[in-house]
Amino acid sequence: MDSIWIEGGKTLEGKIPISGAKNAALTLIPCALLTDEPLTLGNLPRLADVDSFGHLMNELGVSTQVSGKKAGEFKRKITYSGADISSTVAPYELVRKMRASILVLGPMLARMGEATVSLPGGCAIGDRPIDLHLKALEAMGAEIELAEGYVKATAPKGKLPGGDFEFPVVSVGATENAVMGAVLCEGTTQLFNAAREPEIVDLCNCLVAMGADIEGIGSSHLTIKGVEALHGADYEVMPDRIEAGSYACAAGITGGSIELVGARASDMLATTNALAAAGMLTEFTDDGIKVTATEKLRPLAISTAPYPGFATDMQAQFMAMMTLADGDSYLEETIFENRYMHVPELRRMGAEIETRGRSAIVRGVDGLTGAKVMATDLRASMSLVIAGLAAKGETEVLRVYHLDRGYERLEEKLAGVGATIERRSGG
Ligand SMILES: CC(=O)N[C@H]1[C@@H](OP(=O)(O)OP(=O)(O)OC[C@H]2O[C@@H](n3ccc(=O)[nH]c3=O)[C@H](O)[C@@H]2O)O[C@H](CO)[C@@H](O)[C@@H]1O
Ligand SMILES: C=C(OP(=O)(O)O)C(=O)O
Repeated sequence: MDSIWIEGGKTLEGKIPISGAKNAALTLIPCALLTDEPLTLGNLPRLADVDSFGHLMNELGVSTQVSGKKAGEFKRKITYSGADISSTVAPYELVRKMRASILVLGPMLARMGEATVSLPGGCAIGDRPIDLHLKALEAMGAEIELAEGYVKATAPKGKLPGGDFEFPVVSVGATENAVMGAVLCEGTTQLFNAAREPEIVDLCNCLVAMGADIEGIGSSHLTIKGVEALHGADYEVMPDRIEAGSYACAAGITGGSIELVGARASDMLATTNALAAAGMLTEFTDDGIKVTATEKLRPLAISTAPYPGFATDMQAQFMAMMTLADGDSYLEETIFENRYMHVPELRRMGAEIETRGRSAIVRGVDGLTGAKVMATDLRASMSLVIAGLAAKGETEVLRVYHLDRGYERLEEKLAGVGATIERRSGG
């Protein structure tokens, strides 16, 4: 199995191109199920999850055609054509590889009147139930059955009537499924306490480009008037705010300066505010965002929250950066119950971190030392890369498949700003 090998201690300087957002791509791709015309998505990142979603779409009868940039270049354009849906079943073998597969439920139900999707199960960061996805679709008139590890949703009269739903907790995925389920309803759906992450704005904008009628985009109250049919569209995936934030932490921990080319500052103000609070200079340039470490990092107090709060997907990377801050930082993880899996590995590199339930205290130390480490999820793995970039000596991050889900050509991007990093093939 491959690993990422790093010789730490280099100050990172230069420019990193920011890829299309994984979490936007994973909700835009299933939009192709909503129309018999082709949906072309540009700025798609080359990631394992995007490929896995393509395989799932193929399984359902959606054809995929890749065009645009050649191998070795960034950005990819793929046309998804769902003229002939041949199956409404998303099998366990594909869903277990990628939790976001559940996002075919809403659009398939809306277009085909039925959908059977394997229940995704828990994962390293928490239990991650899908009850709210199901409740929102039920409120729109779906009938839901659970059997043998699958959820089967049907629209009794072929089409969903539509209806109102208030989310008791903010859920990105459940909001996405509900929005995609609502766009072809016979009537109007109102979603209250909807998630308003930039990826949901991207989803709504793409659906509007396909002919959907959605009001309140960007707010927590969405009103969706069902339309008869959607048409095809050409749509560009938004830049990845989590990838950009991760490389900003790499600049911070190495005392460097990186311009995040293509990053959109308005999507990630909680991150740039936290970087500024840590003493980093953050400049909004014509090309993106430039982050520069100007002094020893200052400690932070951060609590994760739904957007526009501080993203849970940035918690592990900031924790890694704070291991070298000038004092004690306080972190609180409010979204997922088990998202400190990187802590024992960071400790093995010399970090001083205490956790109690959902809280963590990171006591800044003078230096980290390289080690062989592995993590059980994507952002935890990235936190180990960030620590490894500043650690004395060699770090080897195992289980690279987690990083390949979410970071396009990680080693190439980091080497481009001066890191000594390479992918090594293992046995
Ligand atoms: C592919 C994708 O976009 N993944 C993101 C998405 O995951 P995902 O959509 O799975 O996360 P949610 O926003 O749904 O989860 C938020 C919270 O709601 C709870 N919940 C969720 C659904 C449900 O039916 N019932 C329920 O109780 C979850 O357990 C969690 O505590 O948003 C998360 C929160 O920003 C991010 O960390 C993930 O990177
Ligand atoms: C948790 C994440 O992704 P997923 O929901 O796909 O597991 C993430 O991107 O950090």
